[in-house]
Amino acid sequence: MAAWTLFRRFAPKALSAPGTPGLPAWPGLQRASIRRKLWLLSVLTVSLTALISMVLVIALTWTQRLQEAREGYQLKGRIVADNVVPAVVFNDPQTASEILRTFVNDPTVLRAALILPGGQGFAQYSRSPVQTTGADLSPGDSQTLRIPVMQSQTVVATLLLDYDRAALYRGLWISIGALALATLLSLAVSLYAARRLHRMIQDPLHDLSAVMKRISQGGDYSMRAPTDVAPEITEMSRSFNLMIEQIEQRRQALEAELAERKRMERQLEHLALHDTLTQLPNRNNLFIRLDQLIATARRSHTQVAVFFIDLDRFKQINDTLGHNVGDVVLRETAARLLALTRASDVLARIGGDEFVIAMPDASLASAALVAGKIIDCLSQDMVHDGKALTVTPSIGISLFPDDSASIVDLLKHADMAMYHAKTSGRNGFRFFSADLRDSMVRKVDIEMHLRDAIRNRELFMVYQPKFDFAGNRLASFEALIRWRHPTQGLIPPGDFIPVAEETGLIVEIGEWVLHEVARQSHLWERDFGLKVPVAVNVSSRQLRDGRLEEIMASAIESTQASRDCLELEITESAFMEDPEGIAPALKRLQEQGTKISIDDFGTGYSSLSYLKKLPLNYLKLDQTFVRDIERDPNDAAICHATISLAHSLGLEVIAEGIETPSQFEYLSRLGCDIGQGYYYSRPVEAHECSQWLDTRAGQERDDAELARRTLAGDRA
Ligand SMILES: Nc1nc2c(ncn2[C@@H]2O[C@H](COP(=O)(O)O[C@H]3[C@@H](O)[C@H](n4cnc5c(=O)[nH]c(N)nc54)O[C@@H]3COP(=O)(O)O)[C@@H](O)[C@H]2O)c(=O)[nH]1
Repeated sequence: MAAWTLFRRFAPKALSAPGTPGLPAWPGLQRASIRRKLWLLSVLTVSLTALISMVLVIALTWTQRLQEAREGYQLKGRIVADNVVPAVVFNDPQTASEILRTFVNDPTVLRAALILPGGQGFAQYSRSPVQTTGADLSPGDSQTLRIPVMQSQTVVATLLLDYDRAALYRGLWISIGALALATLLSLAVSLYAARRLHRMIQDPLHDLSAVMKRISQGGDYSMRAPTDVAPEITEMSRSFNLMIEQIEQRRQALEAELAERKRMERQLEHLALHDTLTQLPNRNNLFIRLDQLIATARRSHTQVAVFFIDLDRFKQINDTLGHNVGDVVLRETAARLLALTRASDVLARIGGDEFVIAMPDASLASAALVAGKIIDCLSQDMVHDGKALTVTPSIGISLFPDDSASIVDLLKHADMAMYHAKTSGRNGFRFFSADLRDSMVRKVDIEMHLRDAIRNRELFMVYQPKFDFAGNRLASFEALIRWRHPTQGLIPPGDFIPVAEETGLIVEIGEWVLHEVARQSHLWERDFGLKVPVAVNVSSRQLRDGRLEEIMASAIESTQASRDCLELEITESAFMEDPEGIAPALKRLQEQGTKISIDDFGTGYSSLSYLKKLPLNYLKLDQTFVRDIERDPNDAAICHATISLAHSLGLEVIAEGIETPSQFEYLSRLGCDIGQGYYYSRPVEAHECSQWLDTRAGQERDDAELARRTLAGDRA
């Protein structure tokens, strides 16, 4: 029944199973779980097997029992037939009837009769209805056997035996019923056993699939399938666990890789937006934050101050004390600025020694106040390795929105103002202004055109004479450069020399000057027979370039000038940039006959101890002290002290910027050696120097004549 029910349940759907040619589909079964399929298979198999076995056994039992019954009746009839032979032979129907009555012991024998060969009845036995096993025997319910009664191979009578077929069938049905019951029982037991077996197989599979499901849904890769089950499933579970382990390992590796990638991304992001040395925001970051500050200021109608801070002489610290010290200075600067700024300010490092602070809610006054604080805090000595380092800042300030609304321009303007602060003496601050911009524009213009000036022969030299106080004779010249610009006219060196120094063009210009002056000196020597020294200004950049000796040698060689006709003027500040570094080269030049002056003396804060170490011949008193020498007792004192000092060191003093006779008189009284200034002459072109050279040549001839006469007189 169970098989039939299941068949009824699935069979109709099986009529159109796809994908199996010639087979009906059975989508219900295809979608059914393995558990159900196995169960169905077991039920069908067990039921069919039981059914077939039962049918076969019943059929076999049926035919066997009928055969046995027939043979039993044959045997019983044969025995009776053999026993009745004497009674038939001796015609004793009474005895024959008695013998037939033995069938009474078999309730299934309904009638027995002996029929003689002629057809007449001889004896008979009939079971009364009470004695029959069935209540009413229909004629169809009995079966008749004919057994011949033999006497010496002769049939003497025939025994007719009717037996109860219904009783026989009843017995058979009882046996069949018992068999069917036994079959059903065994079917039930088999199904129960199959179910248990399936459970044993399916439960671990189910557990395995549950683990899989939970892993796939919950992502908990630490779960494992049970392995204490049937060997095949254990194998499967182990393989599954191994696979999960590998997935887990890969997942962990992937997670680690992802975490590392995220960390690197964060690091890259940090690197992209921060300066590695100071960890301050970098230029990109500054642009982002400044943009936000400006947006807020635009909404609230407030100002943002942009401070461009550059450390003075930082390059010098880096070059002389090393990059490590430079890094310490930058880190300390960052820390000090950070301590000074508020949380709402933006502090960034945008270049080597360049820092920017953007301050919201600013005003001109508050910006000036902050700039002063920055100068104060950065100017405090930084102690490194027990040594004190002094670092000062130059600060340029621009304001949003007055100076510009664009970040790029605000920074550019603050940079311009910083540059102005630097060129105006460093350690100070300047606000951006339109005038400042104009002067910067002019500087840029100068820089652009200066590159072409040498090639286009726009540069030329003028010469300013120097006279000795003692004999009022021409002592030497100072060569000064001039630039005749094709459109702008004469550009003073004060305008373009600083630009040339800044851009490095001064090295090329300086080389040209040395060649030009050497050439002129040679011409004068040739034309006037006179060796008049000409002093050339050398900037600090030329000294740092390291090729000064080489250029001097080349200028002298190519022009055939006398070496002692070229002198060098080096400003006090240029000397002090690196006194020990430049001294050896200057010493060698001096030894070869080149005289050296320290220019603008008194303005560069030189240590007096250096004066005796440097290879010097002249000390040039700066014209600022000469200008007020009669009115300002301090200037007079400085001039006096300088002259005394120089003389005590074996140096001659040149006073520059003498404009008046009284200044001349004063300096003369102080014992100054040589004078230069408008009092004598403005700087003039070479061809205008002939008169002084002629005079000097005459004086030299007179001196020679006097010397000759003196020598002759002495001899006479
Ligand atoms: N590296 C180089 N620097 C050079 C060269 N040529 C000039 N310079 C430097 O440019 C600065 C300005 O020079 P200049 O305008 O030529 O001024 C010089 C004189 O004209 C001026 N001077 C001379 N006498 C007087 C005077 O009585 N009054 C007065 N107001 N000015 C006077 O002084 C300048 C010379 O100064 P110094 O060099 O310190 O002797 C200037 O710094 C030049 O050095 C060059 O070729 N290379």
